[in-house]
Amino acid sequence: MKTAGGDAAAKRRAGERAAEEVEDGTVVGLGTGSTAAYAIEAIGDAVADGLEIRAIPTSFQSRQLALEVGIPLTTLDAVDRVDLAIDGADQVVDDPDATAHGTLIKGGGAAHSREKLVDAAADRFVVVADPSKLTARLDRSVPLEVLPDARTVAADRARVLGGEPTLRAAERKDGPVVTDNGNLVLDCDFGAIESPADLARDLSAIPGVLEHGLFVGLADATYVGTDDGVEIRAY
Ligand SMILES: O=C(CO)[C@H](O)[C@H](O)COP(=O)(O)O
Repeated sequence: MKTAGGDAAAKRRAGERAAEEVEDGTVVGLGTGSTAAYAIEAIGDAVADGLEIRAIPTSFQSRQLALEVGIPLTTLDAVDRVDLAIDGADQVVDDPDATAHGTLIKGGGAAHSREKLVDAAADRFVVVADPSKLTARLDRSVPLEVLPDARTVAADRARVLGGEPTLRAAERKDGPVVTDNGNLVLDCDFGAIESPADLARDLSAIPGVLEHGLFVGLADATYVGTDDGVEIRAY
């Protein structure tokens, strides 16, 4: 698994607490990343103890882990509904007075397109995070999953919107990261993002962008692992 920064103990608390929300007979979306992995492992333990669920993974990584821990899998087109999705985030706006409260940047693992598909389909979407992910204003790079042919034109369009795009490079392979869907990732630095909703709309309009990592109005709650427990932010 990709190693990630942040507080591992806090991530584990958040993931395990969210896994307690999974009820018998439900369909669950399984997010990607180190925090979501703690939830998947805890759900696997519950399945071993008799919990009956079906799950929809959001990436190769979460599918692999779910198989390892014995969670029965299904697909989005084979179910009537997704009851709950549990997923991590790279940044979460944590300011009850801001309209962007609960808005996310995701895609640190280049899985944001399938994550958005599953998270948005869920009746309830719970974000799991350690405190380092909370921010008053989003200011991390926004990942764009782009068709390989669209790399240059999409980068140009992102620049027009005020972004500085960088093609995400692979770490143990020469060349770029290739997503689970066979595409490339442009990490676009917009500085502090004034209006995530406006930027999300503009990024969605770029031809060749499969999906961007701004999740606006999708999360129902964030479970934040702390030194000694879990704080829940509901939206
Ligand atoms: O969006 C994601 C993957 O595309 C992850 O959920 C996000 O990068 C958080 O990862 P971690 O829990 O390892 O910090």
